[in-house]
This record gives sequence, structure tokens and C-alpha cells, in this order.
Amino acid sequence: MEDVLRIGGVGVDVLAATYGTPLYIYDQHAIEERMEDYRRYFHSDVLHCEVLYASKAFCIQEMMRLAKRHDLSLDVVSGGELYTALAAGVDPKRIYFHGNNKSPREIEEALQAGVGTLIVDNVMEGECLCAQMSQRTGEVHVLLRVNPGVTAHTHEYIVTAHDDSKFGISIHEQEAIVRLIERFSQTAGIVFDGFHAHIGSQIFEREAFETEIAILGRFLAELQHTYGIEAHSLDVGGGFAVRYTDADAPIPLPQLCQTITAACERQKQLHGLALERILIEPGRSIVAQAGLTLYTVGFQKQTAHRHYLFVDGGMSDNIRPALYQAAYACDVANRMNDPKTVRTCVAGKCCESGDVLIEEVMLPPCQAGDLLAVYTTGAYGFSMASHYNRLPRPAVVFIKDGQARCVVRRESYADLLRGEDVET
Ligand SMILES: Cc1ncc(COP(=O)(O)O)c(C=O)c1O
Ligand SMILES: N[C@@H](CCCC[NH3+])C(=O)O
Repeated sequence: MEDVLRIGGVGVDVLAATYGTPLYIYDQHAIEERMEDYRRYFHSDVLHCEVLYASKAFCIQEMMRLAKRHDLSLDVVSGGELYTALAAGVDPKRIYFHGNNKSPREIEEALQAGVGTLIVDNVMEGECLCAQMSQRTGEVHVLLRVNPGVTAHTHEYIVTAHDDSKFGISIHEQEAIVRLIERFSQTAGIVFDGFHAHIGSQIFEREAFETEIAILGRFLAELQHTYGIEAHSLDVGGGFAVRYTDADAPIPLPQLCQTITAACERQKQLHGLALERILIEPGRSIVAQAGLTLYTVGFQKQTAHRHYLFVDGGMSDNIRPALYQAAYACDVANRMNDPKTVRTCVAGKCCESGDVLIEEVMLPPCQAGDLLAVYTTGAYGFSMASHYNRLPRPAVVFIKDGQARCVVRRESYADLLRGEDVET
């Protein structure tokens, strides 16, 4: 192995010298390969299969363009994500608009743009949509988000389908669901397609998805056989785990896709469902492993129990360790062959004791100016970045075929003042 880490054939020392640090670096080929793999493996002979990229994981125009090029649809959850997708030239019909509290204005924007499908999250939103549709012409497809009450084993902040979740209507509220679907059928322009559920994020167990689908199957059967409501589409969400450290063993993609398609086929057959189409919404598992964050090492210090190594970013570019106690792996990227002899705590530069990127990792002795690569930061890093402590957001670089290209420029101090030239 060379002393300097290379991404897509380019040395990270060259990238740091050209674009500065902190820097989000993506292997574009890895993203595209993953998109293709999803398209290849999410397949059924019985059901039409559709893959949506959950853009919240990493929402920039270039990602939207890649999704479009690889024929993925898009999941957006806000006017801002929708705006980004449209700006990138995504066909609005391929956009699915999620969110538990879309504003009336966002709904209006989505309808105006001709967004293909709205995922209605609660009864009030459904009523708001019906009211807006009765004032206009055109058509919108609707999926209703239901909460199947599945508790997946992941961090409590990213579980989305326990009984008291803020997302979706509980499948136990059948009357409310039936009434809402009736309202949809009475409203010109609304085409009710079926249901959506999403049980959480970074989920490792196949059984969680099998349980989700079995519960949804029984629910669809009850609606179909008791009320004559046919759901032609079922979107089972995303949440597929990735490998952040050696402790993680995600379900391999072919098995994951097979688990989902087989479970859906089984439910269709078991209950004689009218189901024709199934959808999944991977976000993290498309981009996380294709990305890393490159930092420059600054000062170090020894306390009674810890050796601290400070880097030039931190919770402002990666909130996940502070928010979810997320674990990451890293290397001193210009000393890849040096023996790892120092038990190190990697901390950021933000004014918070919790600004620790990696609690404990063995690293080689290193100096100010060395480069530290934190792996698997491609999802929910840039998209959850903040300006805390007025740190400008890092640049984003995509590497393909040995060529680097800056797809988001580094923010300047002047960018931080944008919007403040008002009523002084
Ligand atoms: C509705 C919905 N779909 C898809 C996703 C994407 O999840 P992940 O990035 O874990 O695949 C999320 C986030 O958890 C979500 O809330
Ligand atoms: N942002 C979270 C996951 C939430 C996904 C959106 N529902 C993470 O970084 O793990």
C-alpha cells in the first residue's frame, strides 16, 4: 500500500492541496455502481419494482443528476429538496414528496411543478391537499404513509415506526384511513395509489423488513376485503444499514433486495392482493460508503486519560457522532503504512465538549499538517452540516476516472453574512 491514501486514483494530498480541508470527497464510480446494483437486484417477475433515491442523505444537484442518469426516482422532503431536484433537471413525475408537515405553500409548489406523487403523512395534510386540488386542474398521485408499529433495533432518534412516532397514521386507525381514502376518491385529480411505510434508518436485520411487510400485507388485505380499497403500490421505505466500522455487518444488497421482493410477492399471493408495484427508498446505502471527509491535523494534547488529536472541522460537518453516538473509522491518510501505536481521541474544533468525531482509535504518531480521513461520511454529513461557530461549510469533490471535480465550492466568510444585509 502507498503511504498516501488514494481515492479513485487521486492522492488525498493532492486533493487537500488543491481544494483545502475539511473536504468531502466522493468516489463517483462507487455511487453509480451502487445505483446500478439497486436497479439490477431490486427486481421481481410478479411486481413492478421502483427505486427512489432518498435525497435527504446527500442532496446536491450533482447527486440528483446521477440519480436521473441511472434511472432512479427521487424522494424529497421539503420545498428546498424539491427545488434542488427541479434545478438539476429531474422529471417532476419521478419525484415523490414526503414530509410530516409540508406547508400549504410547499404542497402548492409541488402541485405547480407537476410532482408525480405526494406521500400524505397525516389526516390534516390529506384534507389540505384535497382543498388545494379542488381549486385547480391537473393530477397528482398519492401514497398514504402508515405507521406499522415495528420497532427496529437502531438508535431511538432514527426509529420512525414505533406507536407514538410523529410519522404516518397508525395502521390501527383504520376508520380514519378509510375516510381519508374516500375523500381522495371524491376529489378530482387525486389518484390514490397505495401506501408507504418506513421503519427507521441504519437497520441490520432482515427480519425487521419481513415483519414490516407482513404487517402491511395483513393491513392491505383487511382494507381490500373489508372495504374494497385496493392498493396498487406499496412503498416500504429505506433504512438499509451500511458498514461504518468493522463492528457493522449490513445485509448484502442482493439478499436485501431479494428479502423485500420475496416478502411482498408472498403477501400478494397469500392475501390475493391487488398489489402491482413495490418501491424502496435507499438514501444512506447509496452514498455513505462512497464518501469520506478529509481533515488537516492541528494541535494535539495529552490529558490524564486521553490523547487528543484535533482536526480542522468537527460536529459542524458531521453531527452524527454527537447526535447518535455514531462510530466511524479513520486513518492518518499520509501515513497509511506507519504502525498504529497511539490510542487517540479525534476531536473537532467546535466549542462543545461533545464535539468528538471518534472516541477512541489507534493511530500512528502524527504531526500538525498531516491529513486525517474519516471514512463512510457520504450520507447525512454534508446534508446535516451547520454553520456552528461560523465555520464555513466544506467543499465537495467528486472523483471519477482519475479526475477530481469540485461539485460544491467551499463557503467563504462572506457567504456567512449572506442575508444579513437587511434593516440595520
Ligand atoms: C421516509 C423515508 N424514506 C427514506 C429514508 C432513507 O433512509 P436511509 O437513508 O436510512 O436509507 C428515510 C430516512 O430515514 C425516510 O424517513
Ligand atoms: N440523519 C440520520 C438518519 C435519519 C434519516 C431520515 N429519516 C442519520 O444520520 O443517521
